[in-house]
Amino acid sequence: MTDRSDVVGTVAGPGDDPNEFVFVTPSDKSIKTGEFITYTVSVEGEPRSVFARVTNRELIRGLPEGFLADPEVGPETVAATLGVPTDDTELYRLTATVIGYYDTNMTTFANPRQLPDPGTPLSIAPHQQLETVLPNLGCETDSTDVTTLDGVAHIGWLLNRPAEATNLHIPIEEFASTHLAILASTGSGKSYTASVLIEEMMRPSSRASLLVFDPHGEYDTLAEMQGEEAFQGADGYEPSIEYYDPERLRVRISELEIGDVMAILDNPSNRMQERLSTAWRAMQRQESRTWGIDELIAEMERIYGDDDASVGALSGDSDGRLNGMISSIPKKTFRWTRL
Ligand SMILES: Nc1ncnc2c1ncn2[C@@H]1O[C@H](COP(=O)(O)OP(=O)(O)OP(=O)(O)O)[C@@H](O)[C@H]1O
Repeated sequence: MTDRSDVVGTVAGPGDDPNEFVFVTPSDKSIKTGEFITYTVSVEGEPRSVFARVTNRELIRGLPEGFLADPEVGPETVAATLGVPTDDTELYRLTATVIGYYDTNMTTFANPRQLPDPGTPLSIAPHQQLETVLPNLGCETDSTDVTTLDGVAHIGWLLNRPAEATNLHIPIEEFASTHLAILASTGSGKSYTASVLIEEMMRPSSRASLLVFDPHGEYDTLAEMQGEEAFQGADGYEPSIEYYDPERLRVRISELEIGDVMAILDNPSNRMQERLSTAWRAMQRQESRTWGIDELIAEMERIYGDDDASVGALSGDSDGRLNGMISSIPKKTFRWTRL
C-alpha cells in the first residue's frame, strides 16, 4: 500500500492548459504558489517522479460568507453559536503545471505526455531531489548529495521553502565557458548575485582566476575572502585578491587615442584641440612610446611657447584640463558585504 504520510493533496482532474492539472488540499497543508510537488508514474515499467509547479491557489470551500460579515464578531464565534464545526472547513483548489520527470540519460526533463489520473496522491518534492534535477547537474540519479560535487556554485535556496532547506548549486562550467547575463529589475540583487558567483568560483573546489572591472566600486569587499577559513583548501590553497581602486589604477596617456582624450576633456576650445593634436602627433613620432602628460605639456610649450593661453589652460598645475581629466574618480555607489 502507498505510504500516504507525506501526501499533501490529491489530483482532481485536468486543468485549462494541456500541461495543467488541478488538485485539492485541506487548509492545514499550506502549499504556496511556486511550490514544487511530485507524483509517481510508471515509464517503461520504471517508477518515475514527475515534478510539477503550483501556479494558482483558490479557496473552494470555507465558512459561509454570512459568518464573516460582522467585523465585531469573529467567524468562529458565529459558527460556534450555530453549532457549525470549524475544523477542516477550508478546502483549496490548486493548479499545477507539469515540468516532467528527470531523464538521467538525456540529462533533461522529459514530459510523460499524460496528466496524472484523478485521485493520484501528490507530495512536496523532496529537497535533495530538487537540488539535483532543477539546476540540471547531469547526475546519474535524480537524487544526489550535490554538496559533494566539484565545480558547482551555491547560489542560494528556494524562497518558498524554509531558509537553507532547498539549496541550489549551478555548474560553473555551464556559465563560465560561455556567456552569462544576469537580468532583473533595479535593486533586485544582480550585483550581489555576481559577487556570490565570483566567490563560489574562487573556492578551493574551483580555484578560478578572475579579472573584475568594477567602475562603480561595488566589489572591493571581495578582498575579505582572503584569510577566511571557508575559502582555504586542505593543501594550503587560498584565494589571492588584488583590488585596484581608481586611485591605484593608471592608464598611460600614450596608450590612448587622441580621440579618447578629446572625448574625456570637458568641451575643449578649437585652439586647445589644435595645440593638443599638434603636440600629440609630435609625441607619436618620437622613439619612446611611453610618454606621459608632463612630456606632452612640455612639447606644447616648446611649439607654442610657455605663455600661450590655451596651452596654459590645458597644463595648469591643479586646475589644468589634462591633470583634471585623470583625477575624476567614480563614486562608490554600493558596498557589497556577504561574509
Ligand atoms: N540575496 C540577498 N540577500 C540579502 N540582501 C541582498 C541580496 N541580494 C541583494 N541584496 C541587497 O539588496 C540591495 C540591492 O542589491 P544589488 O545592488 O545587488 O542589486 P542590483 O540589481 O545590482 O541593483 P542595480 O540595478 O541598482 O544595479 C543591496 O543592498 C544588497 O546588499
